[in-house]
Amino acid sequence: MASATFLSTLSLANKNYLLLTPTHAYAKGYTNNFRVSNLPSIVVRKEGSVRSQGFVAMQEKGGSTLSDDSRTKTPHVLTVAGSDSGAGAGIQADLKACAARRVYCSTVITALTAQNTVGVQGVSNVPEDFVAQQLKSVLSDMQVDVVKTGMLPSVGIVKTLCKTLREFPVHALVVDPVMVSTSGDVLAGPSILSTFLEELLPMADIITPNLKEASALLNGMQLETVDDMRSAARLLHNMGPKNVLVKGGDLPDSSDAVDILYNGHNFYELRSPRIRTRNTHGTGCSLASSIAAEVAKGYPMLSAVKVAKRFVETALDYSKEIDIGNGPQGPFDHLLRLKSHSQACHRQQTFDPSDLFLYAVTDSRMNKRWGRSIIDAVKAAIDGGATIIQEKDAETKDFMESAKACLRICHLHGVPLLINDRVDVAIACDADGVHVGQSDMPARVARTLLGPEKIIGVSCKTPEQAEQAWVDGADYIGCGGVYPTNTKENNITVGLNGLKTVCMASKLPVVAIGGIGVSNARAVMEICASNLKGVAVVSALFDRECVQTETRKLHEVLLGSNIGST
Ligand SMILES: Nc1ncnc2c1ncn2[C@@H]1O[C@H](COP(=O)(O)OP(=O)(O)OP(=O)(O)O)[C@@H](O)[C@H]1O
Ligand SMILES: Cc1ncc(CO)c(N)n1
Ligand SMILES: [Mg+2]
Repeated sequence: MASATFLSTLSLANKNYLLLTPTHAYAKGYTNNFRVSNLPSIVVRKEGSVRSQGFVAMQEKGGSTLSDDSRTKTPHVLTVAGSDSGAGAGIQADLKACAARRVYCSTVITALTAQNTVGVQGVSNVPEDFVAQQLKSVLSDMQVDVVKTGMLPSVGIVKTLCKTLREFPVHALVVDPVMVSTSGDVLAGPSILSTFLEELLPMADIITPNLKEASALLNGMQLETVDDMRSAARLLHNMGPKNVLVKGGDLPDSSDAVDILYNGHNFYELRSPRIRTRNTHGTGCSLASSIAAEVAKGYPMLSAVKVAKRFVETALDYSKEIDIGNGPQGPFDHLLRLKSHSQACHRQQTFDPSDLFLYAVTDSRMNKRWGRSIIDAVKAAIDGGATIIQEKDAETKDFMESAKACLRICHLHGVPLLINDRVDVAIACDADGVHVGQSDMPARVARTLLGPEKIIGVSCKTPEQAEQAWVDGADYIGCGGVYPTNTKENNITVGLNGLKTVCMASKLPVVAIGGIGVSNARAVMEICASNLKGVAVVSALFDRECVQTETRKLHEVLLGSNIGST
């Protein structure tokens, strides 16, 4: 029997159905698995399906019983829009916004624009029947939740879209009535206005005009104040869309970015600080796509609009210094990644196991005891020959500050810096990676958060843990404690035998840790496992008067032991 909480079953035309509340069905992702659409008005699309006031009817698949886990629904937005060769707006912005908001996005292209940060140099419309063909390809096969429209450059294309949407109804329609680019170039002429008003707007769950577009839809009405925006929202709502969002990105003399949302009952004045930046090309497309993405996830409209606006604000703020193109309005970075990439340009290309040779793990308590700053400690270790640094144990704010300072020193010398345990700190300061223990965040989750290029190390005491680290996408494992140590309380000692067993089983390079210093490093390396690449040390370097001297001594011992050369 299905594990879903359903209200009752019924049989129609020899087919079994389960009745669920719309919210439940949607939350469970059944709406598309079972080709139920247009929630919450509950229209079931497929032949043999039922209409049921207040409930969703679902056909059991293949006569077998339903399972909650039968398929997980991926939220899906279809954007019907124009291509922007500069990739700041249009289809390209929609794809990036949906990716950033973690929603799948398919694309029906209505026009190609030759466009950059200066303006639009050319437009070539896609033939109407080919727009129809693209729409059919996507909608007949994929379970689209929300359709979002952008540039619809001809009456024929608007009509084709409306016709297709009647044939393939979706959960929601977000209409960004794109007409003029910020550079002033016309993307859809006044000839489409009447079709927009008569056919498309009444089907929309939300329309998102900017000031110019709202004015054009309202016969040239002047819009200069927030009160004007409210009046415009009310008038546009009369034309049939369920919600109207009048965007005030271009509102003159406003220190805030103010948008007005009207749902026919209430007005919401949505304010965010205006970000001082030239990189605002594509804000409108991105906002509409993000709204569509949130609605596709199942959120109500007000919440979708708020999250989308906050997303645009965050991305604009992050992208302030991005420098692309010579025109007046540049693109922004939806994925919040470009800046950190440029910061990380001194990073070594990929993880090199030989970096594990002399692995220095700093300890804030030891540094305090010896009256030195972490930065001085790291400098001294690198001067002494440390090949990789791990920073650990500090309050978050200090951790951030010191990690950033250490990162500069490390990168200057081509030495990677890893952060102990704290994936959030590693991300925030763009460190080279993390080292996690068995009780920290799983390496697979850390990998998802950090991306493919960062270094991830995992502490392992057993062959099983080493195998799991490999499966989870780690780069190396740390194995120990090899010898008893005071640095880590209650740490089980695995000994040289334990180290050897783990090395033999590990598909990943290994660094040995725990009670290792100048006197015993050689013995550790002499277990002669080819994947044992070095030793990690804390107190042998940092609980000493001169970090540089101790590091140098250890470096010499390790060189003498021919580590990892077999
Ligand atoms: N400088 C800014 N700082 C913060 N938010 C902004 C800024 N500029 C625009 N916004 C917000 O971005 C969203 C898009 O609004 P805008 O009025 O710019 O749309 P648009 O003119 O259609 O954009 P475009 O045509 O460039 O894609 C709105 O929520 C608006 O408030
Ligand atoms: C293709 C395209 N769509 C929308 C806009 C509006 O920003 C633009 N400039 N270009
Ligand atoms: Mg716009």
